[in-house]
Amino acid sequence: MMNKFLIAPSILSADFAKLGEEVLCVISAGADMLHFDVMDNHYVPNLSIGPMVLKSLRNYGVTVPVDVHLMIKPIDGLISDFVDAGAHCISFHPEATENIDRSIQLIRKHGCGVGLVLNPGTTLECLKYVINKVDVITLMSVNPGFGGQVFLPETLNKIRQTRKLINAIDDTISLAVDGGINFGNFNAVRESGANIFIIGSAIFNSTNYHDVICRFRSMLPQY
Ligand SMILES: O=C(CO)[C@H](O)[C@H](O)COP(=O)(O)O
Repeated sequence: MMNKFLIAPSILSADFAKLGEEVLCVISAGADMLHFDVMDNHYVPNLSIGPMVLKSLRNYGVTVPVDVHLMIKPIDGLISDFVDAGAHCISFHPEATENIDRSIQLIRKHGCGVGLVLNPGTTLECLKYVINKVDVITLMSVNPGFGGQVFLPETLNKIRQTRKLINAIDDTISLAVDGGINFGNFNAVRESGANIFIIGSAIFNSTNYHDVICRFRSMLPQY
């Protein structure tokens, strides 16, 4: 059976001046997990946050699962730091490592969930020999680096293809979609086969996180 539907706010769009407060607020508003965007101004043209910030959030009382989205290159040297800081899952881009399988093993060795993130221009071919070794596949529906971009509609077809691939191999693998999700495209993303919705600006740019999350949730079949 397909995995549960989960709403994962991307904290990139939160107010970093009061991040702990923002995160607790979005959790009490109904978020299932957090999406923690890590950028290095090398793999992507933006700079964000690292393991110390995740550790501070854990110390502040954040207990929900955190998917650390590494938009950095290389990745292997920071994996243990993110695990120690409290990552639940570490997701990386195949282009950001010399050896995808070794990076997967390294994350696993630390007892952490593993995710692969595919850019809009990355083909599904890279999943071929590793799909059964990951917990989550995230499809970027914008080019990584910034929140608030417009959803690329060609992603819908890629979601459908990835869902087919997952169902043929192991339907316990989650399929996440990241970038530009809003009330206008949420149903299409869900109907195409996603079960994790990574949403930044549509939540954090609103004045009432609870109302926004409830409205997204009301569009899911079991609610
Ligand atoms: O990884 C990201 C950008 O690289 C963000 O998670 C993503 O863009 C979500 O933000 P928004 O919903 O505002 O598009």
